[in-house]
Amino acid sequence: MKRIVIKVGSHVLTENGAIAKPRMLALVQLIAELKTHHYDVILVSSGAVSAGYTQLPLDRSQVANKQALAAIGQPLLLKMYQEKFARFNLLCSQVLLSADVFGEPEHIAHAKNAIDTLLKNNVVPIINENDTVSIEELVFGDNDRLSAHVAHYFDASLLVILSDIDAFYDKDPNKYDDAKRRVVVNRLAEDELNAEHTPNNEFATGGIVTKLQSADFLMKQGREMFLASGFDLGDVKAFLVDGEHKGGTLFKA
Ligand SMILES: Nc1ncnc2c1ncn2[C@@H]1O[C@H](COP(=O)(O)OP(=O)(O)O)[C@@H](O)[C@H]1O
Ligand SMILES: N[C@@H](CCC(=O)OP(=O)(O)O)C(=O)O
Repeated sequence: MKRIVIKVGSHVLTENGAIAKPRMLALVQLIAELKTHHYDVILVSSGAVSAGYTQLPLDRSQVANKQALAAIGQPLLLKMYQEKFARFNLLCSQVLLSADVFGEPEHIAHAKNAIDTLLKNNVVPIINENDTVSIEELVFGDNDRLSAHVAHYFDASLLVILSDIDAFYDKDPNKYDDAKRRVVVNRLAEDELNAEHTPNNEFATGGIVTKLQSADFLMKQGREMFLASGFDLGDVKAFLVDGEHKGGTLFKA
């Protein structure tokens, strides 16, 4: 079995202020299919804050409100995932992590044991940041870097980031029509890793920079990252199931 991590961002999971159920179903269907192709999949899913906001529109600029929204939204998000995975006779599970876990070898070992046991029993782990306990100084905030840590510390060879953008370009394709797709990236320059954050959606926090930082971290650990569209799963499916690199960007040192 090849262990991979798939990360899906808030924008992909949100449509007109609600959780985009057809997109969630397409993702769950892909994971079910990957499991028949000898992949063990860990899912890192954002969307707790946006799911909470569908029930109670608190001001998201306040940290405490965001934490409250995550507390409201996370069980709703998991309920939706449970319903969808059940259609494919799969169990899923919730693992909430915070940045400080990755600073404590003992905590990492415990979390890895739990993840290993879930995967051994054919259960899909669904990870999110534990937003209500994550204090400001020790918070990932975006799930891009969290998923890179998950891939590294829980021993996945590949992280797949499903984004609102279908690849990494030489400049922001939402601003420049002549932006060109980077097909394979072997290394990233300092200025690319320190650029301004540019999320493309009110619920997203990372932007392209946190994705590049994740790719850089993983490449330095000898692991790979694939960035592809979460709106249309054709490219990621071709890459993982058929071994064809049609769209998307592969980060590989
Ligand atoms: N060079 C680039 N290549 C691709 N996307 C870029 C680039 N520069 C800026 N971006 C922006 O980053 C956005 C992706 O980040 P974000 O909105 O946080 O996604 P997600 O919610 O999927 O995590 C794109 O929609 C795009 O507008
Ligand atoms: N933990 C947060 C994720 C925050 C977030 O916006 O992440 P992302 O869309 O990956 O930039 C949530 O579930 O809402």
